Amino acid sequence: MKKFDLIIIGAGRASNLAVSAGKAGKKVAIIEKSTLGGTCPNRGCVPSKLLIGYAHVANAIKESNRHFINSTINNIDIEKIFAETNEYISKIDGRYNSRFNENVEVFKGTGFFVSDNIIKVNEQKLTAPKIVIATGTKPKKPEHEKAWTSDDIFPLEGKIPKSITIVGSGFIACELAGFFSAIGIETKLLVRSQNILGNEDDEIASIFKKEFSKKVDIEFDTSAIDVEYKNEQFTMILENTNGQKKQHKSEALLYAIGRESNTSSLKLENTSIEINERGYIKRDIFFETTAKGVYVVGDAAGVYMLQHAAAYEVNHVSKILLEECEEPLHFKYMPHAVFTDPEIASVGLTEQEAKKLNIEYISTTTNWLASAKAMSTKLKYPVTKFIVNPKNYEILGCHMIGPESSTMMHQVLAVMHINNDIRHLKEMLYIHPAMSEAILPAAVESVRAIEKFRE
Ligand SMILES: Cc1cc2nc3c(=O)[nH]c(=O)nc-3n(C[C@H](O)[C@H](O)[C@H](O)COP(=O)(O)OP(=O)(O)OC[C@H]3O[C@@H](n4cnc5c(N)ncnc54)[C@H](O)[C@@H]3O)c2cc1C
Ligand SMILES: NC(=O)c1ccc[n+]([C@@H]2O[C@H](COP(=O)([O-])OP(=O)(O)OC[C@H]3O[C@@H](n4cnc5c(N)ncnc54)[C@H](O)[C@@H]3O)[C@@H](O)[C@H]2O)c1
Repeated sequence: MKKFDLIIIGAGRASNLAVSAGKAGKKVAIIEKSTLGGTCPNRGCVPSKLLIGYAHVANAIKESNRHFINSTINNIDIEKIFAETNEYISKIDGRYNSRFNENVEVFKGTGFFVSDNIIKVNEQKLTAPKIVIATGTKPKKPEHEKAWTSDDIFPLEGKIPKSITIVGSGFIACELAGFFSAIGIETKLLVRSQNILGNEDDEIASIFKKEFSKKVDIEFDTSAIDVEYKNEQFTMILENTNGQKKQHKSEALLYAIGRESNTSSLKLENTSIEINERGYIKRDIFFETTAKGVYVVGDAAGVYMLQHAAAYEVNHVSKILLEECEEPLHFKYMPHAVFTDPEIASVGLTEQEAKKLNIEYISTTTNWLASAKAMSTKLKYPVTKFIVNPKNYEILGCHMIGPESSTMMHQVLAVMHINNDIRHLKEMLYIHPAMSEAILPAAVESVRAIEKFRE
């Protein structure tokens, strides 16, 4: 049996822990069944956002008429787009491997538990007083064996389809449908209800639905009830909630219907590690599972499913394991963005959540048109919505829709992180007329509403 100070199962965000533990002189085993780096750089955030760049340029050309510029796209070299993305992905494993020092041993294979502190990989047994599970999630299985998930397009091998049908209404479905449609691949998005990005604030989701529907062919209230794959083509029967049926064909069919726990390969039945009703590993506030010395971080814990959340957790578990930190990590506000066109960024409570919690709040929605830079985009829909506590000026939620919302949101996040009081956003100095100046009238309106409430 090989002995280590630390065993890590899953080399996604937890690779960072292997790097820092190795640097701290710990003997580390890191086990990975696929490519090092995990979902984010290989088949998640990074390649999907590289694609968004192409969509952005294509959309700008298509919409140039808004600025009285008449232009057409002559050609989009789709082969090159995917070749470049695939090339980026092909270098990830080596890049991550080169970050580990001589104290880190990489085991390529599926790791599983023999007992609480013994792991088996490739017929070898390993043990350590500390074990970190960071095995992420996997896409929910498509309803047809020939259909893709996002994993099948990163890298995209073989023929690039001329048409694609995407099933789902969450982050992945919307980001990918936006990309495929923008670069000229005939795209249809199937949404089984009237809700798209249904976890966003209702007001923001409704603006999104209206604007996104102008760019992507979306069938709401519709499901593919019968799917056949023949002659390199899918033939589907689409049925809507009124019972109306029609035939639809496309070369590719991609399901983006959520992700699920990846724990089945871990053989947790050999341990005292417990899972919750959703199949994710249970943990305490220090990320320790029900087995002493075994920790779980990132998507494997099933809480946020975001790379920045996983990275934040890995950074903290590294403090717990390497620096004897005794503080738990409190996420009061976990932001996210949806990198579609229109782009959405969000942090904290949505208005529907605030209502459900029955808490006292004030909500204001302000457009961006006071900023000349925002005005120059000639887009009318961008807004910032603040949900605040009228008693103490705390920002409970902020939601934006508009270009670079994800960047704009960081200004709000900084205030929430340091001293959460919306008055800071009203009183701070803004560069005129930067896009982020659009936050000033939104903050002024929110503070005014609070003061009126307190009169
Ligand atoms: C298409 C897509 C786009 C995304 N875009 C964004 C985005 O824009 N922003 C954002 O914040 N998040 C995004 N995400 C989510 C983000 O990728 C994940 O939240 C993040 O990668 C989680 O990191 P992790 O380390 O917890 O898990 P992962 O990165 O999934 O790493 C887990 C690793 O464990 C390995 N593994 C699993 N079981 C075993 C085993 N038994 N033995 C050995 N190895 C094992 C897996 O092969 C994998 O490499 C996206 C995800 C997808 C799919
Ligand atoms: N920008 C980002 O931060 C980003 C981008 C992509 C993915 N992610 C992460 O990856 C996770 C997974 O993304 P996702 O989009 O697959 O999941 P999701 O959970 O966000 O959305 C899945 C959607 O599919 C719908 N759905 C489920 N079953 C269906 C069915 N049988 N037919 C039709 N629709 C069905 C659901 O109603 C839901 O709206 C997200 O939770 C997110 O955290 C983040």
